[in-house]
This record gives sequence, C-alpha cells and structure tokens, in this order.
Amino acid sequence: MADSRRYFSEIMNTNTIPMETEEDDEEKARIYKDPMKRNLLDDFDKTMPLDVVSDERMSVFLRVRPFSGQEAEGDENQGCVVVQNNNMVKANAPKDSHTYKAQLYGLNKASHTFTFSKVFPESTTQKEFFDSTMLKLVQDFIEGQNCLVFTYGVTNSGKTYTIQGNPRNAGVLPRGLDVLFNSINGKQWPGMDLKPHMFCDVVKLSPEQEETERKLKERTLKLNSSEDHDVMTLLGDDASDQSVMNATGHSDSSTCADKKPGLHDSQESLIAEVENRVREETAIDVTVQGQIRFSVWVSFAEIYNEQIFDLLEPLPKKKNAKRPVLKLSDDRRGSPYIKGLKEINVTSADEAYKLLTIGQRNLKTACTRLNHCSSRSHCIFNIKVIRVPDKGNPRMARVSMLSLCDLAGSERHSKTHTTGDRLKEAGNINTSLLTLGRCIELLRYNQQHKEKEKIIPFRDSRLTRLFQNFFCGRGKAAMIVNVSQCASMFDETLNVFKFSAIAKQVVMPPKPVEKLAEPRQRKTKSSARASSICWDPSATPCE
Ligand SMILES: Nc1ncnc2c1ncn2[C@@H]1O[C@H](COP(=O)(O)OP(=O)(O)OP(=O)(O)O)[C@@H](O)[C@H]1O
Repeated sequence: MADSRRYFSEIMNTNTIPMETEEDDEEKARIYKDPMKRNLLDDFDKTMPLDVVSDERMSVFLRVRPFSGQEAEGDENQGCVVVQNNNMVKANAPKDSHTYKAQLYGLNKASHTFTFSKVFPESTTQKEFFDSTMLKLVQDFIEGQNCLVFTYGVTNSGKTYTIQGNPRNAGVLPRGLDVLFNSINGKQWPGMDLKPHMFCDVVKLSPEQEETERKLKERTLKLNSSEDHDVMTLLGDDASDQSVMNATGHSDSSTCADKKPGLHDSQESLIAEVENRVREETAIDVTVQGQIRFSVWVSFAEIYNEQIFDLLEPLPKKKNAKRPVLKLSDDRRGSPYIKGLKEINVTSADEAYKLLTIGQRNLKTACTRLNHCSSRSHCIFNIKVIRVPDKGNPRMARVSMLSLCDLAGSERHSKTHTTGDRLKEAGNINTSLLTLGRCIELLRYNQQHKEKEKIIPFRDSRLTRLFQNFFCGRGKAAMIVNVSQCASMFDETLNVFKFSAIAKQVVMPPKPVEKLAEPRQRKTKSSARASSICWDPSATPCE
C-alpha cells in the first residue's frame, strides 16, 4: 500500500507536458461556462451505485514473455520474475537495478510478491492464453455486454504479440473475431441498413446511405501499401533509416524495424496473409439468445500525442499534409465516443482481420512519416455487434461493444527524450498512462472510502475518457499485464507490477439502471442523414 502510494507520488513528479488544445478550450467552455450543458453524469459517476454490493473485481492477467535468443545469451536472465503459482509472482531486484541499490539504504525491498487473477508463465501458448482470458469476455460481448480489454507493460514486453500476434500464431483479437463469426454463422443480419451510432446507439440508413456505406467499405478494403509506396517514395530512403531512441537509451530500430512497411507490401501479400492465417475454431452457442440476427461493425483508432486519428482513413499523400484529427464527443447519456471515426460493416472474420492489418500498416507508415515508433501510440480496435430480433422490429436492436486497446509502452520516456517532439511525445504518453493510474487508484479509493469520495479525473486524457464508461458500470474491463524478465528493465517492470496491484483491487460497479424509454425517431442535422432514424437500443427490451 505504502509502496503504491510512493509510486504514484513519484510518477506524479515526472516531467509531463499537458497539451492545451482548441478542443480542450471548447470543452471547458461547454462544461464550465454553460451550466445548462454540463454533463451531470460525470458528477453522478462518482456516486454511481458503488454501494450496491458487487464482488466482481477487474480481472488482471499477467503474461510473462520468454527471453529472446539474444537476451538468453546475454546477462538478462537473473531470475528477476519468478512465477510462484497460478496467481502469484515474485519480483527479485537484480544487483544493477535502482531498486536493489535503494534497498541497501533501507528505502525499498529487494523482493516483492504480487497476486493476479491469473498468471501465465512464458510457456503459455496464444491459444491457452485466449481460452483462459478472452473467451468468456467474447461470450459476454456476444450476449450484449460492453467489454474493454487493455494491455499494460513496458516496450517490448509482448503487448502487441498478445493482442494481435501473427498470422501463424494469432493473438486474442483475431481469435476473438474468429469466435464471434463462428458463433453467429448463418445468423447475420442481411444488409447494412442498421448502423451503430455514437457510443452504443443504432441508426436506420436509407437505401442511398446504405449504398454509400457499401462503397466506403469497398474503398477501405482496397487501402493498401500502394499508397504506402507513394509515401515511401516521397520520403526517399531516409524514411526507412529513421530510428527512435527507446527508454533504455538504445536505438529502437530493432523494435520498430519489424513494424515498418516493406516496399514489397501489396494487396496480394495482404490477401495471402489473410488466406493463410491460422484460425481459431471455437464457437459459442448463441441459440440461447432466441431468434436474433447479428450485424458486426469495426473501427480502428490511434491516440498519439493526445490526438485521435482514424487508422482506416487513407493517409494524405502529400509529404507535409496532416492527418485529420478526430474529436471526442458525448452522447445524450454522457457516454464518450470518437466523433467521425469510420465504422465498417464486416461479414466475416477475414474481412475484419483485413481491416486490422490495413490499420496496422497505416499506423506503421504514419509512424515512419512522423518519425515516431508505433509503440508510442495507444491503438484501439472496436468491434460492435448489433443484435436484432429476427422477425421482430429492428427498432428493438441493441448494440454491444468489445474494445481492445494496445497501450503505449509504460516506461518513463522522459528519462531519455529531453528535447523537442520526443519530449512532447513522452509527456503525452506519461500524461495518459498517469491519468489512467490516477483514475484506477481513485476508483479503488472511492470504493473503500464511500463517505468521502473524490472526483475521478477521467476527463484529463483522451484515453481515460474513452475508458470511463467501462469503469463506471456501463461495461466490463479486463487488464492484461505484459512483462519481460530482463534484468535491465527491472525497475520499470516493478512499476508495472505496482500499477497492476492497484488495478486488481478495483471492483467493477454494476450496470446503472437505465429508464425504459419509448423508441423515438430523430432527424439528424445533416441532410445526408435526414432520413436516419436514431433510437436508444439499450432502453428497449430485445426479446
Ligand atoms: N509470449 C511470447 N512468445 C514468443 N514471443 C513473444 C511473446 N511475447 C512477445 N514476443 C516477442 O517479443 C517481441 C516484443 O513483443 P511485442 O512487440 O509484442 O512487444 P510490445 O510490448 O508490444 O512492444 P511495443 O510497446 O514496443 O509495441 C516480439 O518480437 C514478439 O514477437
């Protein structure tokens, strides 16, 4: 407890640079100057029914990465991370670490033990990890629950491997997509006339709008590295030589090299990758839900330097052109969502996987252009399922969302990046992860001090605003903690352990009771959407 408090006071003092943006000003004006428009849900969130007894704690899973060949041969294997049993791990400070030196002065302990919902040793396969962590969440999601899964760990600890994996050894995201489509096979809603809207609403599209959606999907699926080629050609050879320094002061090129697009990437290689990937075969029985049809939509966003970008948006071809920045907005229930983020209807896991790969390639190219490494971004892949009663009124549809977030490396970049863009970047990563830490700490504090609750600073970063719903009863959250066993990263890894120890104590509040409302028709402002019908699906019973 004292340790975790010290950790938070310590990281509070790191060099962070909060960015004031136009959006922030608008936001403040909206919230503070116009009390009529103030989002009271924020105030209620801290008093939401936490007093209702709920024992469901946030699941926190630990995965230990095996040593790479190079690490195993070097001096990295010093028994720093020892798995004790299914739930417990011991962290032993190596002699060169700050932690070890601090314990000589009585400031710290050389060994710490941490418990988790489940600990996965280095021998765990991708399949075993998925079955024990995500499968149940995918089932909850298909049955209508909003779920968030996010990874936390230092750079190179295995976050992306765990979430995305590779075509031969898929991570939890492609496996989740496979399970979803294996389960709803033959039960899909025909057409694209029902589309998710805002956080979890649905709009009914006109035939013309449906056609527009179809063309948008076609265009997006055709996005490929021919555009990347143009970009790379424009940049010349310099682009592929760029490397970034990582937190340990070494060149990041080894981490980033495999993340940069090759000049030979093409639509053909993408098709081959999709066709040859190894698929997950599990299916969940959805017949218990009754006569339901399912419509699946996906989106892919990046938060970099506290700015949100659409990874399914083609990159501007001109060398100095900026990517469009997306804003956060609240729906009428106060649920934050990314305004203008493309949502694409998918009819198979392969289509969704293709979009995931296109988004990753976009990210890599953007990173190369902007001279930053993809591990400096938070990447959020959203899957939304609209569940429509088969023969009933489509107005009885409900939406649920599964959000998978690959967070930026949690090490303190400010230690090594002290100038210009790197400093701004480091500050922003620290700000969002620090805010996430503060939110989790205060969630836990409020649950233990109901008489003097504190306001949770969800609004202090884009990331925590997006996570807010899941932490406040409108969904479930699970955290995957990735650690490497390397002696050189021990101090940072210990901070990751301490962070997760706090997260594990957070109880997920029960879903707030929502009033039943009459389905309503609403005309949107935009003439393009003039015929859209929007209703509140979560307020109407499904069956
Ligand atoms: N469980 C594992 N088994 C085998 N290899 C792994 C495992 N976890 C990670 N790796 C390998 O370790 C390397 C680093 O993993 P990865 O890129 O997923 O780290 P990361 O935490 O996402 O890093 P960054 O924050 O820089 O994106 C990769 O080469 C990956 O293939």
